[in-house]
Amino acid sequence: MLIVLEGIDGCGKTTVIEGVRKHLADLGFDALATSEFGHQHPWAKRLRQELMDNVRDPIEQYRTVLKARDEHMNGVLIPAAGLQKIVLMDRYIMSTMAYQGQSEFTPVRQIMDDHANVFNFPVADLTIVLSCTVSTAIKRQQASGKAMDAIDSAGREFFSRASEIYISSANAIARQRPNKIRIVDAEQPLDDVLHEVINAVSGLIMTRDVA
Ligand SMILES: Nc1ncnc2c1ncn2[C@@H]1O[C@H](COP(=O)(O)OP(=O)(O)O)[C@@H](O)[C@H]1O
Ligand SMILES: Cc1cn([C@H]2C[C@H](O)[C@@H](COP(=O)(O)OP(=O)(O)O)O2)c(=O)[nH]c1=O
Repeated sequence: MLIVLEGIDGCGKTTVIEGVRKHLADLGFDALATSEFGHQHPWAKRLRQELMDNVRDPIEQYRTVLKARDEHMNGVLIPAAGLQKIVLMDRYIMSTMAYQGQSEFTPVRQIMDDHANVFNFPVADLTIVLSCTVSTAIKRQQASGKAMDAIDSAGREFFSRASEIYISSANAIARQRPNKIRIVDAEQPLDDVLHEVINAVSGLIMTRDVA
């Protein structure tokens, strides 16, 4: 089962995923937390660097994301699906739409069409978008001492537009397949955000056969 957390840098994805993973562990589920550029994967360091090197070449950036997506699908998602694991994934296709989709060379519509009709990546069972303002995301990153390379180099405008893409695409999915998407107000205190996310995840798990 594939559950994806989305949202701009600093909205709380990594923290929430860890909270959900612990909650599920207490219930006896061995969920896997992962991401396509995650430090635990042997290919990720090179591809993260490639993503940064190509910051001014959107077509190459998109190619790099697709390479990471392919490695991750074959190395992580397919084996986990074979074991009927719950996978908690930090970012997926909606991040590509929100970030790479801002370029006129790889517009959101093209990214959506490619993923629907050309590539064969697994479809998430549930995508949860953590929604907060860019100011909140910046404050949280500053408070955590986390490097803000992305926001520093791309600028606030980029992240405001990314937020808009997240919300408009989530609303579009909600109109067609409401049980595949949740928007959670990530301005709330962490416990409240976690509570909402855990409720959404639990609702899904009850309907499936998972390990
Ligand atoms: N709802 C929240 N309220 C306050 N602080 C939060 C909340 N969610 C996350 N944080 C804090 O914000 C910082 C960034 O969170 P993180 O999970 O690393 O974000 P992301 O993975 O989306 O970049 C961390 O220090 C985290 O503890
Ligand atoms: C999945 C994905 C990530 N990215 C970017 C967002 C992040 O800047 C970077 C790595 O993601 P992530 O691992 O979430 O960032 P962090 O370094 O904060 O842990 O990759 C894209 O630009 N497009 C994508 O499709």
